[in-house]
Amino acid sequence: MTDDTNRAAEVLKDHRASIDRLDAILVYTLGERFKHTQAVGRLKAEHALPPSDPTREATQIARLTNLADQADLDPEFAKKFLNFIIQEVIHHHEQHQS
Ligand SMILES: O=C(O)C(=O)C[C@]1(C(=O)O)C=C[C@@H](O)C=C1
Repeated sequence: MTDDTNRAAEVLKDHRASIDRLDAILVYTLGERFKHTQAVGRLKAEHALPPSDPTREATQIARLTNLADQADLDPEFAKKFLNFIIQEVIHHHEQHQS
């Protein structure tokens, strides 16, 4: 291996260590988010509230799109990601109600 390749391997290792830490943050963050949405699901089931709230979702999407812009994250990706999570939450809410 050349010095250049060794340096590249070190840089790659450092990036991967950061990526692993950030992935852990994502998983813990999602875990916390789902704890709250599970509580919301129980509340909605107890009070016969609909599983989804499109008005709230529109507000969340607008906010996240704006944040994504500021964070140099593709807003379309942020939107898809939030929608993906919300669909899962709605599915959980529906299970609470059945
Ligand atoms: O805020 C709510 O009413 C929720 O049920 C939570 C949540 C979300 O995951 O953020 C999920 C479904 C709704 O359509 C809107 C938002």
